[in-house]
Amino acid sequence: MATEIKNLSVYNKDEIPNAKNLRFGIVVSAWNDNITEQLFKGAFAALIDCGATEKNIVRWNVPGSFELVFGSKKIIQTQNVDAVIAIGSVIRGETSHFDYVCGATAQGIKDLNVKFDVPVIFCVLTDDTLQQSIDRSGGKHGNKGIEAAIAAIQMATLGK
Ligand SMILES: Nc1c(NC[C@H](O)[C@H](O)[C@H](O)CO)[nH]c(=O)[nH]c1=O
Ligand SMILES: CC(=O)[C@@H](O)COP(=O)(O)O
Repeated sequence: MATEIKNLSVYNKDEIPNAKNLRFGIVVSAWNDNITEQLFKGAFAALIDCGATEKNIVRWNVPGSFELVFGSKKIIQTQNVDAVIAIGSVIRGETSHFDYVCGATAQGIKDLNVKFDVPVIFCVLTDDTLQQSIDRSGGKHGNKGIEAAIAAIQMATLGK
């Protein structure tokens, strides 16, 4: 319900550090790519809007949200990035698989934030319905990809 009172796409550029000298990794899950591509577009556009350059944005694709953890770890280890945005869309099905995928992905990304000195932003929608996902990836609630990009810039410059 919290999202209903907060548009995920609203930010004040004057309050965001310039991203011109920052390098970003974006790991994108292919599952529900109708959603994850919208999240990526939002994140990419927001990074550029805040001063990032295309050559400093590295995109890797993984099969599903569960693989975001390994993909984020590997992009940290090999691509000299200042922050990572992990993009996924998990939509509840008939079984409890949803809970395991969401829980493992969230915990795995949290663990990366503890293990490495590179912030990994959790841009994974965990929705009960497709409509909820649509609403949060460029729909009536905005785009969580934009929100994640701003968080990535803020965390990459934390304390600097
Ligand atoms: N059902 C969804 C999945 N499932 C796949 C897992 O993420 C993983 O790729 C598989 O278990 C193999 O390790 N992934 C999503 O991102 N979204 C879903 O709705
Ligand atoms: C999140 C999932 O893994 C889920 O979409 C798979 O669907 P089901 O639980 O019906 O197998």
